[in-house]
Amino acid sequence: MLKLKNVSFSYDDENPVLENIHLRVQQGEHVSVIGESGCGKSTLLKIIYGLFDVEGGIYRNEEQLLGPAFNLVPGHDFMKYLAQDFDLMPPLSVADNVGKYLSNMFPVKKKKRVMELLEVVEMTELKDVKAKNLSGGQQQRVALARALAKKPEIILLDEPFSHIDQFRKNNLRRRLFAYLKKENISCIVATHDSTDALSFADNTIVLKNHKVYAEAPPEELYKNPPNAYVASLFGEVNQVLLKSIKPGEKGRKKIILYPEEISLKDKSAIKAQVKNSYFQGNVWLIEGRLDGQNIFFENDSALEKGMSIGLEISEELIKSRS
Ligand SMILES: Nc1ncnc2c1ncn2[C@@H]1O[C@H](COP(=O)(O)OP(=O)(O)OP(=O)(O)O)[C@@H](O)[C@H]1O
Repeated sequence: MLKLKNVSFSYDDENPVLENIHLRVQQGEHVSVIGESGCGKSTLLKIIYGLFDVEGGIYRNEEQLLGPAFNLVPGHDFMKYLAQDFDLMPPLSVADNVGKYLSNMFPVKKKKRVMELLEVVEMTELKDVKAKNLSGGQQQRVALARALAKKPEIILLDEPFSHIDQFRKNNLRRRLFAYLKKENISCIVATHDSTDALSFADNTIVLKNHKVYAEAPPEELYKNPPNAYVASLFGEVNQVLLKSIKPGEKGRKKIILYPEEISLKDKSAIKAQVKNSYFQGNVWLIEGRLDGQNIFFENDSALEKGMSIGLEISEELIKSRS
């Protein structure tokens, strides 16, 4: 198990980047770290890896992990950290890059391991291509395979699919995260992509203002977002005045609603006006005006600008979010 106890860090001793962070990661657990740009996601991975000295303690089970002040070579053998730059050897082939840190004592075993990993990242066909001739996305996949080569206990991934196209990304993350689960490798993933968190993580950490702002399994966080900041990390979000959707309600209380939780209903007391329709593939995102505020909801088709519409929101949802 990896534990962070009351960890704080600042790059310049003045402006805190992370404050009083507590975190527990069980062996084999997948944790997503999400939050707005600059909230400290990458820094959190770097301090876990041991690149900086911190206040507080980072532990592998009961053993405290020490930072660069105590380690000649920063980092820990049982952990791999995949940064946003890939640090491949340009003149070496894909296969040689992946096998770079594997022992040459058992060449057959080494080759088998390299091929297994190239399959996980779907790079088998490019195994003999030199790293310098790869695209950014291909380099990222090779770097992923190399990080896994000497099976780590825990892998820290910083935006691991940032250079990979949507088509390949979906397949790759299914394969990679299934592989990590099968091998019982813990992973902590810093990501901007809500799918990484929603579809694969066991636990989600939300960072804001230097602190852990929320922590829960992704489904729980999505269904019961504690506030609009957390909800907005999963996509478009409405903050609707309660009195606008609940007749008789007074005051300025707002509730959080995702666009997919609001639908059209002919005879509804909730009246809005259509402003715009945006095609999203499987649905249209409709922007409307309700009681002087913008509201987003989903519909099967585009709606005419200026049209008057009725909206439906389930009573149960209103109650649970109020
Ligand atoms: N080497 C550094 N020296 C000084 N300040 C830094 C350094 N690296 C990051 N910071 C600052 O620390 C804060 C957190 O940065 P970090 O890169 O960890 O955020 P992030 O959440 O990963 O951002 P993004 O999502 O944009 O990658 C930012 O204010 C950033 O400017």
